[in-house]
Amino acid sequence: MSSLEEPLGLDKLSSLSTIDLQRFSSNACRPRAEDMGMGSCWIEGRNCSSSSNCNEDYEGYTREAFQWKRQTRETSQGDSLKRRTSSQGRSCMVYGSSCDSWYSSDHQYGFQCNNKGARGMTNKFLGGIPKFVKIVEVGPRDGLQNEKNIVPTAVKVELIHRLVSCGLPVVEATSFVSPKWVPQLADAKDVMEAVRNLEGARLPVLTPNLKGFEAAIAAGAKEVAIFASASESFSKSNINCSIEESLTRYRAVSLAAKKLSIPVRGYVSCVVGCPAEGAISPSKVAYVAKELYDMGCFEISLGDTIGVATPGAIVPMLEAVMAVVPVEKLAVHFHDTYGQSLPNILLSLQMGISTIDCSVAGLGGCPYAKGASGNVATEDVVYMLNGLGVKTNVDLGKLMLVGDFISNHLGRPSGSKTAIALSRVNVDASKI
Ligand SMILES: CC(C)(COP(=O)([O-])OP(=O)([O-])OC[C@H]1O[C@@H](n2cnc3c(N)ncnc32)[C@H](O)[C@@H]1OP(=O)([O-])[O-])[C@@H](O)C(=O)NCCC(=O)NCCSC(=O)C[C@@](C)(O)CC(=O)[O-]
Repeated sequence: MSSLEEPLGLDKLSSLSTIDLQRFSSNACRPRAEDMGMGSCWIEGRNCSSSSNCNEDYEGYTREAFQWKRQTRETSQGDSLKRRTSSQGRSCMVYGSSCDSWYSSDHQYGFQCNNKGARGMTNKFLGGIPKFVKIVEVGPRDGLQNEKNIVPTAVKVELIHRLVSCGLPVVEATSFVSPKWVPQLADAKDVMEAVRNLEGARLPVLTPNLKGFEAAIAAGAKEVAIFASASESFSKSNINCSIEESLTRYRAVSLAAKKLSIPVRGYVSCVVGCPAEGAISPSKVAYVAKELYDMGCFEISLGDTIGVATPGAIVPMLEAVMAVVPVEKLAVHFHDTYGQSLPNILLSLQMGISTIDCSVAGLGGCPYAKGASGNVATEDVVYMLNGLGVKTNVDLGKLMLVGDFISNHLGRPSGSKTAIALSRVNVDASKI
């Protein structure tokens, strides 16, 4: 099941007025405006298995959408949902005829606008963002490395299984770091051994040195990540060595990985600010990113470790890094301390980044970055990307259930605003 309707009982709702529920489904497809000969109008919401299938019969869908508009307005509140859903078949939504909001089958809310200027603005601001975004789920590693109470191995393993079943292409599983430094992940070997044959996603692990790399490979890891910092102070507090020393260690890890054909991802921490040093200059970030790239990292994730970045700081940092590392090799990794992650992600997408790190239920934080909050919640990122018509292949309904699973285990509410809002919708639905 790929839609939210079943798990959340959204099919029972008749009184929603503001939420575009179809967007929750990762299967919503959106033909390109130019293919449709409609200027920048587009149709959203028809389910299809591949993008090529989305190119059929636009005219028919357009007509159908308008019929729906008339139908739903004529329907009275009481038994409206039954009538709406009974004649669904295809659900679609047309943007671009008159400025008005409306409701279609599949509980979908939309907005239409005939204003040429507004359509031009949409293209201007959103036209350049990638059509597909790779989500790198870091919950089991970054999410759990800072938990006060150590999470049992079986729960971690279950979490990874559930995350993979949501369609996430990469799930960072654990870290082979010193158990004295990060006792929360002291069971890395057991976790990795339990998931090593899991199919459907890549399961990288953090390795701070050759010792960690060798242990990771012995436990079955097929991909590793190394993590340097753009801040000298943070490097010392996090991995007990200078930036240059860390790069020397990582060259050894990269070389060993190359011999075994193991892909290596690189992280740069503190790309905007450091808890000890304050602002970090973009040139330092670019330097470390380029070093990691040159030693063979296939992707460089730029981490706002303490979550202080705003879009104003992200632009010069990304510009500096993009001058030395190709944009398609970059990922962004935001912690949500100041609630800036989504605007930062949107801006990163506009600048051409198409890989985003995030953590289910907004879990996370670094033990060596006091005050830093969790990563941006995966649910919130997927919700935003669905709304932008960007494909991720992640099933938001299933993801929310995974968020419930781990939040219940940790005994606290989810850090995802999307998850909280949608569970309220669910509670309201049960009162209808
Ligand atoms: C890097 C070290 C290991 C250096 O730690 P150290 O103490 O300097 O290392 P050492 O070489 O002197 O060894 C000390 C002890 O650690 C052992 N040791 C040494 N290496 C390992 C290993 N790989 N696995 C297991 N044990 C290890 C080693 O065998 C020895 O054991 P002893 O002889 O005392 O019994 C340590 O500082 C460490 O583990 N740090 C952990 C850092 C960490 O995990 N931080 C959080 C992740 S980074 C992050 O969150 C940022 C990121 C990536 O998410 C991006 C962002 O948010 O911006």
